[in-house]
Amino acid sequence: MAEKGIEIRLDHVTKRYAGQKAAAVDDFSMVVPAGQVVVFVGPSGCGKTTTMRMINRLIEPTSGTITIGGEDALKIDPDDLRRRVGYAIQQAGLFPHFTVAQNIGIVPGLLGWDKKRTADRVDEMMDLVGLDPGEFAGRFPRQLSGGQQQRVGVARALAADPPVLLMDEPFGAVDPITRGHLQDELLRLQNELRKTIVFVTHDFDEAVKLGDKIAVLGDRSTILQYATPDAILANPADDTVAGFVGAGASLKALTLTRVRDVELGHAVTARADADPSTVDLGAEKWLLVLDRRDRPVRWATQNELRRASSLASIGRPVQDSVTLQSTLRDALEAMVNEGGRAVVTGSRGEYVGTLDLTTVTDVVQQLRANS
Ligand SMILES: Nc1ncnc2c1ncn2[C@@H]1O[C@H](COP(=O)(O)OP(=O)(O)OP(=O)(O)O)[C@@H](O)[C@H]1O
Repeated sequence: MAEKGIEIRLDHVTKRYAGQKAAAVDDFSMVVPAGQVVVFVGPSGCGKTTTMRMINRLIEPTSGTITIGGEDALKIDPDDLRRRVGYAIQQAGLFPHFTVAQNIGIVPGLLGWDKKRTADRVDEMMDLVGLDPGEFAGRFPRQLSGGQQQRVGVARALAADPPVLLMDEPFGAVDPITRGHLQDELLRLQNELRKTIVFVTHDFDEAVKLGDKIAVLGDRSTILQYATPDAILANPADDTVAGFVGAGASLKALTLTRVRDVELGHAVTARADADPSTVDLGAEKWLLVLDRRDRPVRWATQNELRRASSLASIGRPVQDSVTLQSTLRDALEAMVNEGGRAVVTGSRGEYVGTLDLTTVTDVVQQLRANS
């Protein structure tokens, strides 16, 4: 059983770097509730990293107190703090001359776990983040893609089963598609693990997708607004927050709605091995061809169907699809890629329905009306 998250409390915390006139973090107070994801978002240099690093004491506060699970962080023994607080950073921060397994085993090693327990834990963590131990355990970081390195970084942060996880732009250095996948995986993991996570980003979309709560920070880590993503989207506290949310607020609100929450439409479907002459499209313009396991494979028009002797290679391939867990924003992207309806698939990749642009625009209008 994984250890669940505990509350973090920062009370009047200030950090003044030596030789700097202005404080980097000025009188910061916040409660991060147990088991939730709180995202710090704000412009470069506003103090996000400094604030986060004071929680695991990589940076010492000038004044103020921080408690982790009710205990004063300054009084927790360093080994114990390392066990309680996992840390993942941009570009994974892996040791280049250590293998993947050695990187993941660092904190357990420092904590004096025996070889067998560490090795078992490394395997378990690799499975958890979707890396096959047989294939990847012995590789060096340079032999991994950026996304795989980030997965190792997350596995390393989780290795000692800490109740608290600090993540400083952990997905900042990967392409947008890999980034989307890593975010989905983190949500899946968090669903299972319920850690307390403080996550730093300057991408507001990422904050909306991942955060139970978002803290929008201004200069010197001033809290401009600390609320749920939908509250911030609906009622930005001031002009600065509104500017950060951006003119695309309705579009961003689509990130809050999942495909499973809206009504799906249906295409006419037929298995690829069916006889084309038995397929009746009625008033529909398009036929969706499924493979033997009901996975969507091709779209064909009325005309293509009429001329076809087989459905196996008719029309054009389905380029992009979404799942029930995808956001409406992902669905919108799939529609753009497909040039029409998005195909929705279930957990085994099987066809479950379609989503069209009208549904998406209806949701935008509803969200606007409610805000
Ligand atoms: N070691 C240091 N010594 C002096 N000043 C520092 C030090 N580290 C950070 N600062 C300053 O403190 C302020 C906050 O920096 P911090 O790295 O916390 O910001 P950030 O919001 O995380 O920025 P970014 O998004 O660019 O990573 C900045 O003005 C920075 O120049």
